[in-house]
Amino acid sequence: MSEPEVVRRPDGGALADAIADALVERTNAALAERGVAHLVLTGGGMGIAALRSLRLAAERGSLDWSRVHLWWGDERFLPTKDAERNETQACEALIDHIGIPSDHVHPMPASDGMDGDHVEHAATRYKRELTRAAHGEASVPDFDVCLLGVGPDAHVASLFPGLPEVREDEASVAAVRNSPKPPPRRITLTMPALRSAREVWVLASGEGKAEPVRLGLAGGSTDEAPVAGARGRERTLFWVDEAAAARI
Ligand SMILES: O=C(O)[C@H](O)[C@@H](O)[C@H](O)[C@H](O)COP(=O)(O)O
Repeated sequence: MSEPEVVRRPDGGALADAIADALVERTNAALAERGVAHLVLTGGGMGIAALRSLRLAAERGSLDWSRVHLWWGDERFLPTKDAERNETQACEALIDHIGIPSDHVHPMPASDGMDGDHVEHAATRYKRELTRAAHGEASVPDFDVCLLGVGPDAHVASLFPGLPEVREDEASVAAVRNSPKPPPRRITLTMPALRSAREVWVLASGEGKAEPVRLGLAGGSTDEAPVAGARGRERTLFWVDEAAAARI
């Protein structure tokens, strides 16, 4: 696993723009090398701000969306098009405005989908979708970049300190029933799935993220600070504004 590198920008707006430009560059490189790119999106303030910036950055960088696949690191288990779903916010910020094939957008199931209100069944469905897109014995596709927001409690995706899903070390997807961050029910990639990505980018803006950023860089107990386990196979970047960098 790669040791984390820090990329600093003055404020949230500059940070979102820098993340977007780097994501276009990384995605174009993946397309040149392998003809396809798999990106994992995240929710939260900086996660969605980066997608808003990505819309224009992709135009500037002539990104060919027709060979890109979009996945999610986690999702709030709510009805389709609910304003609080990460997918809804990603569509408003980016996906509804780009020419990406609809079968290249892989949202996690909604609570009114084919599995109804069964979050475990929905998690299993996503696990199967990931495996179908994987190569060989892998259980998930070859993710190029996994974006992760980080919570004030140092959670990433919907892996929260002390909850059992953080310790899941085999399955690629888990159902969460008691998230401390509303809503309580979520679907999340597990640590092994997140860490299978070539690159993991942690996005942190604001003084409330200074301590989780310090914990993430220190690399301590993943159970106590899941962000400490946010590492990519080839590269790990912590994208921070000056407020979130205050304890580095
Ligand atoms: O569904 C979610 O809530 C997100 O995926 C979550 O992991 C988020 O990225 C962090 O909680 C940071 O969110 P903020 O940037 O809004 O603090």
